Amino acid sequence: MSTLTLSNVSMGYVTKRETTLALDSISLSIEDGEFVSILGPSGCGKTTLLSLIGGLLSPISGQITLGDQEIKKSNAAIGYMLQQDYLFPWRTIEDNLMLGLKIRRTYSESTRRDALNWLQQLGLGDKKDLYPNQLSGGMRQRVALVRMLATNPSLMLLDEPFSALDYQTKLKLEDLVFHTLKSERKTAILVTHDIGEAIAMSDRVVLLSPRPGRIHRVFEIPKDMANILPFDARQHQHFNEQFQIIWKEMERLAAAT
Ligand SMILES: Nc1ncnc2c1ncn2[C@@H]1O[C@H](COP(=O)(O)OP(=O)(O)OP(=O)(O)O)[C@@H](O)[C@H]1O
Repeated sequence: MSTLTLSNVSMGYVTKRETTLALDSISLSIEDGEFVSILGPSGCGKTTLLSLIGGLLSPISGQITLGDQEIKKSNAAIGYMLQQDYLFPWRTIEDNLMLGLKIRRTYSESTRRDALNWLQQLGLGDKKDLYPNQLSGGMRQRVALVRMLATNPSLMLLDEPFSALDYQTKLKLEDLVFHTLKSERKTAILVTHDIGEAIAMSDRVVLLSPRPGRIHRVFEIPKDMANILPFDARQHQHFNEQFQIIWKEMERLAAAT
């Protein structure tokens, strides 16, 4: 079991003139295999929170642990999928994937095979010799998903990975990512501005307050909605009701600031 635990985590950015408190006393526990989304107004610290969990930043106070290990620096057990795919345009898809493994120091004959298997499973087996600009945006994000899965992390950090895609591609990719992560029993944290996406993909939705981000409320998504594909969850009889609840709470938060 590798529960992710944040205990009283605060983070500030020091600039020449002042210190900006970005996150204040965040305490949260995420179980193995859980899918949690983070929602909140622009600038409330969502990306900062992911960077802390990924070990790219250190908190000014508090502690983050994955299982019994404190997260202090970037860690092979944690994978990223971002809004941009960050594929190198001069390398083929296969070379990009192999570079990803090498950068994370996980390259071996077996991880190479795994990466190519994932590429096949996600419908891109025939694209491995192409260059990124020969693929659509949705395909490139699928490659980014393969790159993340190939290092076999137990925790996946998703920072708005669908926001640059057209609506149809976004819905299809949400289903693919959800299905893949659930069947591999991965834990995932998704940062998004899209309330519908958060509801459709998650077991829980965490709403942060405006800066400095604090946990304002945590919404449990009913199991029968959380356990089905996001596209189907959007058609669920209680989806709109859930949407309204979170929407109204976000409006209340915005009005109070
Ligand atoms: N490197 C930095 N130096 C100084 N301040 C920063 C830095 N990075 C972020 N901040 C500030 O910290 C706060 C939180 O930023 P962060 O990017 O985590 O918010 P966010 O919720 O992800 O925003 P958005 O929804 O707009 O992407 C913001 O006020 C931002 O201006």
